[in-house]
This record gives sequence, C-alpha cells and structure tokens, in this order.
Amino acid sequence: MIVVENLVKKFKDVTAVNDVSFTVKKGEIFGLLGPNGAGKTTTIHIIATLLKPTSGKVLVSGIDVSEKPQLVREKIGIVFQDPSLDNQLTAYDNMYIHGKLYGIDKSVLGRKINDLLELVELRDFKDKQVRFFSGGMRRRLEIARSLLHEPEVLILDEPTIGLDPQSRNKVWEYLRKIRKEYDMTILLTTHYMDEAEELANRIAIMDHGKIVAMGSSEELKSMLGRDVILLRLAGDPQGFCRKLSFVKDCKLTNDGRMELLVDNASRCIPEIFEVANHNGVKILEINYRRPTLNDVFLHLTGRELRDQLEETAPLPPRRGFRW
Ligand SMILES: Nc1ncnc2c1ncn2[C@@H]1O[C@H](COP(=O)(O)OP(=O)(O)OP(=O)(O)O)[C@@H](O)[C@H]1O
Repeated sequence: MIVVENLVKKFKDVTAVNDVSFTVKKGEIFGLLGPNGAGKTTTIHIIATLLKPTSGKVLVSGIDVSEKPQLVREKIGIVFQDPSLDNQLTAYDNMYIHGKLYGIDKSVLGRKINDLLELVELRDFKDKQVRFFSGGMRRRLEIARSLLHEPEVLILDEPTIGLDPQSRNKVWEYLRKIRKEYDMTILLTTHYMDEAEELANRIAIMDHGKIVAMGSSEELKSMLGRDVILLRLAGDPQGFCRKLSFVKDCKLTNDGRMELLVDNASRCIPEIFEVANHNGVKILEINYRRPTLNDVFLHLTGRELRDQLEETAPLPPRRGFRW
C-alpha cells in the first residue's frame, strides 16, 4: 500500500529525511519510532502529499505522490499531530464540514457520521461543542473524521501525544478495531516505545533522518540477544566486563550499573558469580530483564530514546505546505 524508496528531504542546509526506504503492506500497522526531530513527520507529510520530496520515490496504493497528489489524497485519511478541530462547532458539524469538503453525498453523509461516531463511542456527544471535549475525545473524533471518505490508508502523527494513560489505551483500542474491521493499512509516527510495541506489526526506528533498524518489535529486540543483565559491582565495571566472554554488548548506565546483553541470563548469571569470585570482585546487585526498544535504540545510536524525550527539542520552523 505504501512504497518509499530512497526518500530525501532537505530544508536548505537541514537534511530532515536522508535516504529512507520502507514498504507497508495492506492491513499492516507500521510505526515510525524515533526522538524529536528524527524526520518522522517530514516523512509522513511527503507520503500525505503535503510536502514535496527533494528526491526519491513514494507510492501510495500504487500512485506516485509527486505525479498524482490529488488521487493520493482521496486514498488517505490523516490525523495531524496538532489539533485540527473547530472548537466552536459540534462533533457532528466538524464531521459534516469534512464530509462536504470531500464531496460526500448528503444522502449518505449523516449515516456515515453517525456510524463513525458510534465506532469511537462519541455518538452521545455528537451535538456537543468540541470545546467541552477532553483530549482523548478530541483525538477519537479526529480519527473518526479521517475515516469519513473511506480511505485505504490511515496516517497518524503521534496519535496519543499528551494524552493520559486511560485515553491512550482507548485510542489504541480504536486503532486496532479500525485495522481489523476495515482491513485498514495504518502508518503512524510515535516517540513512545510502548505505543510502537503495542500497535505496530513492524517498526522502523528513525534517528537523524535515517532508518537505523526495521522489523517487528521481537525481531528488533532479538538483535541484542535475549536478555539484559543489570549488574552493580564494588570495583571497576569495565574491566570486569572484559572478562566475560559470553557478553554481546556492555554499557554503563547513568546510575553506575552495568547493562550486559546476553543470550541466556539464567545460564550466564552463575558464570558471572564464578568470574567475580575468581577475581575477588564483589557483586552488590544483580538482576535481569528482557531487552526493550529503548535498549535497541541505545545499542544503535549510543543514546537513550527515553532521555531524549525529556529534552525540550527546539521548535522547527512553521510548517507551510506549498507545491
Ligand atoms: N519546514 C521546515 N523547515 C526547516 N526545517 C524543518 C522543517 N520541518 C522540519 N524541519 C527540520 O527537519 C528535522 C526533522 O523534523 P521532523 O518534524 O520531521 O521530525 P520528527 O521526528 O517528526 O519530530 P517531531 O515529533 O518533534 O515533529 C528537524 O531538524 C526539523 O527542525
């Protein structure tokens, strides 16, 4: 449904997207995961025909976005990162205007709106002004609105940004339902690892405009070995790590612990005690867990995905969409 080949987008001296390629199959949920400024929004804006690529090729449902943008727009529904509802209008009227803009016939528009409001459990609120809606209700309304013209592909930019955990779960639930009921192809961007894990069949991890890894969440995590051992020692951790032949990768965390990537923690832990005894090293703490997508990001980029989310990224210049 989506083919992206060697996509490049430059804004003067900033290369926002740098030779990105991926494909999304029908009925698949594909996630672009990465920190602020990784190039996720720029990529989906090109796919949604809102920005022109500098070079490369993008097809949606077999149609080239640069050659036939109008046709592509008919095939896609989009939910933007920034709110795009009219707060003074009711839920129904927000949907109605969208339907008219897409040229949906009046005779079917009312029924479609009601069905979609039902789908996202907002039918009881259809005559309420959007300004009274919670963040989660607004998101659900935007998702319902994006489906009005029966798109083949649904594109969502950070669908749960700023929502509380309960509202996030609701949005996830509806997206799964939409995928299943409409066999919908969904492309989403997120900087939440749990969102990518929960929703996406396949994930492309983006950083500095490039895809650094791609696969299912299990495939990505298995790149690292099966387990992460957390170890706190009384002595020099780096020197100790070099003595452990079975360790695939070894990192020092901010709180002074070692993270060891291994294939099988339960088999390696006795060996760690043996090496420690042999070298007179005192183990203060030992623990193990399955790798997370954050470990994958750390392994690939040397930085923590979750740390970067705490940082306040500089605001990009105002986005203007011009052909
Ligand atoms: N219109 C623009 N003009 C100039 N630079 C831009 C423009 N849009 C984006 N950029 C820059 O391109 C890079 C990628 O931005 P982009 O918004 O695609 O990243 P992102 O991964 O979606 O992050 P976020 O989730 O914060 O939007 C950033 O360095 C950003 O500042």
